[in-house]
Amino acid sequence: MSGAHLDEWQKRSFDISSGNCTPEQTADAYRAHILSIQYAWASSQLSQAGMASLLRTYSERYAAVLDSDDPRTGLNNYAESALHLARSQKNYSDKWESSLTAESVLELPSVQKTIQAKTGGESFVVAPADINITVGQEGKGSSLTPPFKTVQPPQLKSEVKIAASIPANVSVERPSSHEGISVNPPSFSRPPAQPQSVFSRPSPALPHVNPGPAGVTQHYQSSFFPTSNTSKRKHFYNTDGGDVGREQNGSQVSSDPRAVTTFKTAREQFVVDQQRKHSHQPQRGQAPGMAATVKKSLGANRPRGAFSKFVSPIPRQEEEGSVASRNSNQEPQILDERLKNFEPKIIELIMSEIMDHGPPVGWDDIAGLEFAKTTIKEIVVWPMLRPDIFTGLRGPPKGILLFGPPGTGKTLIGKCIACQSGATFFSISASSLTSKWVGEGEKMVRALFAIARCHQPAVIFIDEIDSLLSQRTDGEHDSSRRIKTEFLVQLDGAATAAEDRILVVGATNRPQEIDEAARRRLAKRLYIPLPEATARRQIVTNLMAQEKNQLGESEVERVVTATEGFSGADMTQLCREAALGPIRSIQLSDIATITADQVRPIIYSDFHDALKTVRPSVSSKDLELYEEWNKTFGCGR
Ligand SMILES: Nc1ncnc2c1ncn2[C@@H]1O[C@H](COP(=O)(O)OP(=O)(O)OP(=O)(O)O)[C@@H](O)[C@H]1O
Ligand SMILES: [Mg+2]
Repeated sequence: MSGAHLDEWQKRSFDISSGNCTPEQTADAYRAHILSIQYAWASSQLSQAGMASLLRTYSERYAAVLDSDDPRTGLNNYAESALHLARSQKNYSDKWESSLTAESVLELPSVQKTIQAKTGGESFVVAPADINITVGQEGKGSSLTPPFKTVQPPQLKSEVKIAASIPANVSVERPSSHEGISVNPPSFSRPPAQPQSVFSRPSPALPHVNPGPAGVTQHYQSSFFPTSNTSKRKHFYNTDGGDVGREQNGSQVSSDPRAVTTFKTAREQFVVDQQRKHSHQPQRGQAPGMAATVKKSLGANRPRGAFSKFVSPIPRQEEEGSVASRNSNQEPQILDERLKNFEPKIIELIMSEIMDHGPPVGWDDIAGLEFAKTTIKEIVVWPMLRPDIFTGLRGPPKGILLFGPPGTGKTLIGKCIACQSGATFFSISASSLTSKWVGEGEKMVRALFAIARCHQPAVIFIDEIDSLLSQRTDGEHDSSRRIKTEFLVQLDGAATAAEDRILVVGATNRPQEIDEAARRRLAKRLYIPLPEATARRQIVTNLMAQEKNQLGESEVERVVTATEGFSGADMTQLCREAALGPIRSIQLSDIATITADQVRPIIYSDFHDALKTVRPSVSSKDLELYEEWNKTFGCGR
């Protein structure tokens, strides 16, 4: 090779080996090497064998650069692109960000040319500054607008055409969840003489979007894909989508977008199918006529954002049949017409949290309290069994108040009603209304009664009702006052609608604090007293039956006599304490190894010891207050 050629060869070799070259530069260098070799051989500066050897070496290296998939060292990543296109997946070029801005896009020669051509020399009625074009950032103006990323100059012509023909506050969306331009011309002033568009000559290739009501954000599907991804650049139309070029009132517009429908990828077809499937379901915040447009089309896997947890009280049409059949033998669920005005969230909360699903309690689990049990059976169970007999004057009261000292079984009775009445049981505590749903308490109360009416016969059990319906005072918080009032209204409503079979059962250990209006509505006020000797005996026998014990009848009797003034809860506590006696007698060293069988039975001395620590929780003074209140307001004998 000549000296000049050698110099050049060396320089190229150095460049290649430095690692600073791009794949294109490396390929060029190798191509130049090959030419040099051929030149040297042709000018007899190289032997045939030398040329062949060098040519093989550099041809291989050149081919390696051409064939490599690695974007840093090779040129063959278009093969990957092709694969990605075939699969309609994102590829590296999707990360490309446009440097276009709202200002610069209008300055593009192609854009200017289009504007000139379309206006036919007329001045552009929309000032460039009045058009808000969002490029390369999250879509604005709608929380549902997808993130827009990529803009390819060749498509901008089309985009700007659409932009100018779209009414105020309309954001343009496209079915791809990744690419697009959002165009919001908020101060777009439409000349009265030209109601359609600043571009008065409609292009046959363009969907023509008529304006919706001013100020209403609508989502139109663009027919263009301004993207670097060529598969996505194809014209994309919604095949059933009159919505693309349809006015909000459903009237067709002049140009038919389907006229230019072309090839669709499988993904695009899938999206179209999805749209068609849900096209009769208007999206929230979307006009009815817009049903098949955007949201569903933005990729099947897109989260639904703020409304993803929204549970519609109205079933989807395709599900309606199955839901209806599921509910036909159950309650009417939330499909009931009467519930349509309530927020689905509240209905859901009541259904899941207020409807009680506790362990079963039988009437025999409640010791003593025979009068209360009989009365409740009379009021709750029998009317449920024979509603035809319990009518008119025999109609059951709509409200019961269980009052008495703490731990006497009021809550237990509530649970028993839940299990035994066969009615739908709603258990609510005042705290759940006042704390959990702050500010929504009265709505909750209203919804609760409405749901109960749909689920008749129903029992609404309100534990600690005093905190909900205590005397109304001037200083109390407004929201709790509203809840109280709503409750009284609803209680009265339940009482006046004779055919409604809703029973409200309230329980309290502070009956004197209950508002007199509420007291009147809870017509049957039952005193739940401390357990008498027989009831205490029953509690001890019931509890001891579940444990290994050696208590004789006389010993049980001694326990019963010693527990005068104990509440049911105190009795339970005493038995628990006594049951620990056998464990306490085990040596500490044995506790790890002893088997359950080796634990000795409970004996009287365990009760004797337990009685030293367990004391009655109700004082005789408190008891007097209950007795007195019972005499004044109670319905017992
Ligand atoms: N009559 C009873 N028969 C059997 N067990 C009882 C009886 N009364 C109370 N108990 C026991 O005491 C526990 C507490 O009873 P419960 O919660 O019903 O009391 P309460 O009257 O609701 O008290 P409070 O007014 O403090 O809410 C029950 O779980 C049960 O174990
Ligand atoms: Mg209770």
